[in-house]
Order: sequence, then C-alpha cells, then structure tokens
Amino acid sequence: MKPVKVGLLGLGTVGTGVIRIVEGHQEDLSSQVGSPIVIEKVAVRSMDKVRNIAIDSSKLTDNPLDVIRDPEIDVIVEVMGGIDGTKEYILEALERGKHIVTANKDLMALHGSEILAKAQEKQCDVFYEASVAGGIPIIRTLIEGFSSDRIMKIMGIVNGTTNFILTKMSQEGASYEDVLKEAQELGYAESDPTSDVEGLDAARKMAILGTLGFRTNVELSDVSVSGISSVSKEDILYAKQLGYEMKLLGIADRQDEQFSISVQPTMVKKSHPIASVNGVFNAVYVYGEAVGETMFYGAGAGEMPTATSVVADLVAVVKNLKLGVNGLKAIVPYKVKKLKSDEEISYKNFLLLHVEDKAGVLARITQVFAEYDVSLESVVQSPNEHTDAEIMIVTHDASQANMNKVLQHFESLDVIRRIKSVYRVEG
Ligand SMILES: NC(=O)C1=CN([C@@H]2O[C@H](COP(=O)(O)OP(=O)(O)OC[C@H]3O[C@@H](n4cnc5c(N)ncnc54)[C@H](OP(=O)(O)O)[C@@H]3O)[C@@H](O)[C@H]2O)C=CC1
Ligand SMILES: N[C@@H](CC=O)C(=O)O
Ligand code: NA
Repeated sequence: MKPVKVGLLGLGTVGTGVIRIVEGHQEDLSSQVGSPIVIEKVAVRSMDKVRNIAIDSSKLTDNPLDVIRDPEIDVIVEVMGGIDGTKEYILEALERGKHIVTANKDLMALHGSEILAKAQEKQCDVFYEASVAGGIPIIRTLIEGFSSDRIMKIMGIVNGTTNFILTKMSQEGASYEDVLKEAQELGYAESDPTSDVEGLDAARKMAILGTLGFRTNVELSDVSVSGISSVSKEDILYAKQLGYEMKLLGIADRQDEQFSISVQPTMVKKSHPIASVNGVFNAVYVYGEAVGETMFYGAGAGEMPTATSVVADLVAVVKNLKLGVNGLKAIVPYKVKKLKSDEEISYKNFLLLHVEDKAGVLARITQVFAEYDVSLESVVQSPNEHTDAEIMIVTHDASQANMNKVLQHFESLDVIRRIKSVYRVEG
C-alpha cells in the first residue's frame, strides 16, 4: 500500500498534537483509509527551537515552499496560522493540486470563499473542522448532519480562552490578567491574545458558522463584536445574583431570510444548557426549523482536542482520494445576504446604573424607557455605601434602535451618575 504523504506547516501546539495522533493512532488510521499516513515534511519558523516532540531533523524546513512544492506530498496540513503569507501558500498548494486541511479561522473567515473557489476549480478538498470550536465536529454537523434542515439560530461559546477566563473569574474570583496568562501557557490563546479577549477570534468563527448555517456569504464585517476586557468581577457577581452566568456568546439569528450576527459578553439564564459550559469547553447550540434544539459540547482549544479535528479532516481527504471524489463537497453559499437593521434586531438587556439616591429617581428612569417603548422585566435597587444607589434593570425584548435611544437619553439625564454596564441577556 503506497503511503499518503502529508506536509505539515507549523509544529506548535496543534502541529505537535497532529504528529502525536498520526503516529499514535497509525494502525487505526491506516486501516480506515487503506494505506499508511506519513508526515513527510514539516515547516517551522525556527529550526533551532527545542521541541516537546521527537522529530527527525531531516524532515524540518524553515521554508513552507519546500513543503508545498514537494511533488511527493499529496495533502498540506496548515497549522501555522497567519493570514497574508499563509493564504498565498494555500493558494499555491491548491494550484499544484494538493488538498488542504487547516485550523486557521482567521484565514477562512476572511478569504474562505476565494480559497474554496480555487479548491473547486482544482478539484481539491479544503477541510477546516478545527477552525471552529476545536474538537467539536460542528462544521461537519452543519454541512452534513443538518443538510436537510433550515437553520434559524446558532448560539455558541466558541472561544476557549475567554470562557476559561470568565469561568475562573466567576468561580474562583481570579484576576483577569492571571487567568489570561494561564490560558496562554496552556496553549489556548492565539499568538496575539487580543483577538481572543476582544472577541475577534469568536467573530471569525461565527462568520464561518453563519455562512454554513444560513448558506449566505457572511463576512467578518457583518458580525458586530465586543469582547470581555471590560467585564468586571462585579458584573459577574451581579449577573449571578439575578440568576445568570456571564458568557462571551456568538449569536447568529435568522428570521425569514434576514439575519443578524454578533459576539458579545452576554448574561445567560442559568437554566439554559449553554450557561453551564465552563473552562476551556465550547458549546454550539443550533436551532433548526425541523430538528428543533440541539447542542454540541467539547474542548474548544488545546493540543489534542484541536488535533483530533485536524486528523479527522485528514482521514476524510484520504478517503476521498481513494474514492476519487475530492473537491466535491465545498459548500457554496447561494443566498442573497440580507442583514437585519437596528430596528429589526431585538433582545433583552441588562443595565447597571449608578444613580442619585433620592426620591423620584426611579420614576424618571422608567419614564425614559416608556418614551422609547422599552418595557421592563425587573428593576432592583440597592443602596450602597456612597451617596449613589445602584439600579439593576432587565428589559423585555427591545429593538437595538430603541435601546440606543434610551442609552443616549441616559447620558444627559441628571439623576444618572454613570451607566456602569449594559449586557445582552439570553434565556
Ligand atoms: N491552539 C489552539 O488551541 C487552536 C489553534 N487553532 C489555530 O491553529 C493554528 C496554529 O495554532 P497553534 O498551534 O496554537 O500556534 P503556535 O504558535 O503554537 O504554532 C505555530 C507554528 O507555526 C510555525 N510558524 C509560524 N509562522 C511560520 C512561518 N512563516 N513559516 C514556517 N513556520 C511558521 C511556528 O514555528 P516555530 O515553532 O518555529 O515558532 C509554530 O511551529 C492557528 O491558525 C490557530 O488559530 C485552532 C484551534 C485551536
Ligand atoms: N484561541 C482559540 C483557540 C481555538 O480556536 C480559543 O481560545 O478558542
Ligand atoms: Na470543530
């Protein structure tokens, strides 16, 4: 049996896991695909780096082109990250008829349509299961498992780093900075962790899920994004008091043919299954018109869970190679994109206000909500040690346009000292 030769771009957290699985599970893998799978060449940035995996140094190169241009190599596994240079490597590899497996959500969210079009032209596979929610097979689920349904809502904790941070802040009272450092040491965070904590990584993943779920070309600029860097321990505590958990949630919502898509810290009712997803775990809740509610759970980051998805994609490519059907499975979005306006986007909100502690304040505040047609679910006032009082308000579903008007009005309302926090509420 002629071995299938694989070129690996990157030998960091994920690349190391890929080698461990390909070597450790070789017997099982080759029995599934009918031939051995061999990692033939590996591109790294630094040849001298001490690695925590034994690798034959003759396989290493610091030039990705040595891997891509090797005529013996059938499949390129890209786990080095990056956008611009990496895109060129992948396009060249496809041009040369090589199949691609990638974990790179940055690239797929920004240039996925170009890459998939090139793959189709060249009859090559491009699989990217590890790019969203690490070890959870969610991309395969949306493409295959739900091919028969109309997806109406996708709600996900799709960033392990931020879920790890929020969980430790909530359960252990740990500091944001300390937990971020720990997430970096554990290999969960991106090389620039700003993309994790500011929500960009999750936004990229939601753009990919939205494209697959709604069959339209969701671009990164369609996703409204805010991250967790301004979430305080106090906010988390207040959320808990009211029966919510704070989560960085991606929400893609469709009504008829219009959709909205966002990533933001969200207070999730404790009774919702996604509220109990903790640590580096991710979960993706999918609501299909026919199937109803479903939810998928697993590790969203880290060496072995992520590598599991990468190697599963590799197996899929090799099976297709054997069947001679590569390049037939790309999902081409075909629907015209229609984004909801601020008037059409509607959800519950939580507000924490610092206000003057005197008679009539509450009435003036509720009057503003009434003026913009925002009705309230609950209002809780607690005096604190200063002259101010704190008011926690949860609204019923309100349009984003009306909520913006309320907040704008509050900026100039003399009894409000400070709008301390505003969060979306789910469940
Ligand atoms: N870590 C995770 O949990 C997850 C990561 N991903 C994605 O997987 C990809 C890899 O992530 P991760 O393994 O964490 O990243 P790491 O930073 O740990 O590893 C990157 C690897 O790529 C090599 N590399 C980087 N740039 C180049 C270059 N220009 N030429 C040659 N080699 C290069 C590095 O070399 P050297 O070792 O010499 O520095 C390193 O081996 C990213 O796209 C990431 O977003 C997806 C899901 C989960
Ligand atoms: N940095 C990412 C890694 C996986 O995509 C995360 O924390 O989820
Ligand atoms: Na996945």
